Amino acid sequence: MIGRSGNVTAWGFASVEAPMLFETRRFADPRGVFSETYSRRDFAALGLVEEFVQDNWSLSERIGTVRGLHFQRRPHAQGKLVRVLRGRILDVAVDIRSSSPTFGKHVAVELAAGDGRMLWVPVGFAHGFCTLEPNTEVAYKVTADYAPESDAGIAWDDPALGIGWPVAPEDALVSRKDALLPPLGDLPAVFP
Ligand SMILES: Cc1cn([C@H]2C[C@H](O)[C@@H](COP(=O)(O)OP(=O)(O)O[C@H]3O[C@@H](C)C(=O)[C@@H](O)[C@H]3O)O2)c(=O)[nH]c1=O
Repeated sequence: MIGRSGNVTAWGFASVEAPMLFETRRFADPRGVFSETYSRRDFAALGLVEEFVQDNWSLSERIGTVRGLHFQRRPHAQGKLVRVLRGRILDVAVDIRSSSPTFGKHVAVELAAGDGRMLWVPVGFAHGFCTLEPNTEVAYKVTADYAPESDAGIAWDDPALGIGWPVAPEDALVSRKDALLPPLGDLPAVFP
């Protein structure tokens, strides 16, 4: 999948626990395409020894739907491996490790159905996305069980984050829960 002939992009984040963009190898033939979407062996070869315990799927009907920016507190903190099954998103990961030199910095990448791209969002990052097409389906693997008592987040449109969202705040479709999330500056240190 990756490492053998797929591509990996890492950004200049502090520590090895950095977001990474994987571009998987695709095998096309007259029937269509084959691609491995997860390989424990290939991840391990990149130093990512993670156990995924839950797979999630969401459908967002409207363009400009924003989900996030979410994370779970310890001991239920989750790493996430995100890809798109239908449609297209701008996927975002924000460094919320309070002692990190890249605290508050983010990566934003477009992921589209069939493009073979996956974003790895490690523990210590808040995650969210905005849909760029109607009826967008997102699938992601996570490394810890869902724990509503550890569920938390920061405001997606916090100007201090400087995220170039493709939708204006007044046009975005967000959940009531997400509309009430605090800006990063009001968040007590979660990941020291
Ligand atoms: C995240 C999650 C939600 N739920 C339930 C709770 C709620 O009733 C319903 C919808 O939950 P939410 O509004 O939190 O769904 P959503 O806003 O799509 O939350 C997701 O957003 C993206 C950006 C992430 O990174 C995910 O980790 C997750 O936080 O689904 C589960 O049963 N298991 C889960 O793992």
